Amino acid sequence: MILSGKDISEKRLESLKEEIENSGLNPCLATVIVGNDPASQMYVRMKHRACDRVGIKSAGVELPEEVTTSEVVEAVSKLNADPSVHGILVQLPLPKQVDTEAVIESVSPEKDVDGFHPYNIGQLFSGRPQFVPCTPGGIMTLFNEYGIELSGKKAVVVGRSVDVGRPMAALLINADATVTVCHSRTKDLEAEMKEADILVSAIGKARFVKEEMVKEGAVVIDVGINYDENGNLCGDIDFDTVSKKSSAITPVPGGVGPMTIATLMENTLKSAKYHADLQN
Ligand SMILES: Nc1nc2c(c(=O)[nH]1)N[C@@H](CN(C=O)c1ccc(C(=O)N[C@@H](CCC(=O)O)C(=O)O)cc1)CN2
Repeated sequence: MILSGKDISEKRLESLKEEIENSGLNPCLATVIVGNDPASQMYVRMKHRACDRVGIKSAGVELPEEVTTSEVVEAVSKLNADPSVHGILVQLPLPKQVDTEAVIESVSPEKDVDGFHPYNIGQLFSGRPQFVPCTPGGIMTLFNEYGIELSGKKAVVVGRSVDVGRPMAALLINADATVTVCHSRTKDLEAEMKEADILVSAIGKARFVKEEMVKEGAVVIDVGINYDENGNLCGDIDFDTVSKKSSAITPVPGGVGPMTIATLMENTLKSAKYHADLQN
């Protein structure tokens, strides 16, 4: 079975559009982008396009590559103070001279639609998630939409980043899976992966995961965004061989990526509802 993030995100965006139309709310997402990285620019454009599609107002702040941490924090603070803005997103990665943690912590937890603020990460790890990071949140939606059972399953997450690996592990724990997180210092990565009923790969190496590393019938989720030697976009998983052995698998493109954007739209509406409730 192919887990189509493209199809599910389309479906979710359509229902979100209808919900926003009927809500009487005017949700607004503000994006902050630093520098000229083409991939980051493309992702921000995709986010603004999704906003247009579902009826979320969007505004963009663009800062030069050589900006300082305090200049980024100042831009975020203005958005925190703006009552018409419900969601704030700082596109990552940031240039080397900018303290990413300080910037993430400067976003008001109540507008943190990326779910990266330590408050929201803490809530997630306490089993009371508020804003959930969009990539792992989108993966959970895929599991749900395709009826993939997680309770009691052995899940292996490869990658321990704050934006994907760690929150993914927390979400799987919250869904009663037994979770192992692997990383660059894991002793026998292949042996760990072979045990997985649910394998989530956020390694960042083109087609690294081969058929022999995956258990027969596993559910395989590919978070990788890589380019092969011919410049073609591909994931961490060698899709052609692994798809024959797995029971369900996400493609790249068209798998996890579109779910990231759909979840961001859902988080922004959630924030707009929260702020409207505060006023009533
Ligand atoms: N502030 C954030 N920064 C980053 C995040 C994030 O969630 N918040 N995630 C990634 C990039 N990202 C969104 O920002 C993202 C990556 C990929 C896709 C996507 O839909 N990809 C398509 C393929 C697009 C292509 O042609 O290259 C797909 O997989 O089908 C969406 C969002 C890092 N930064």
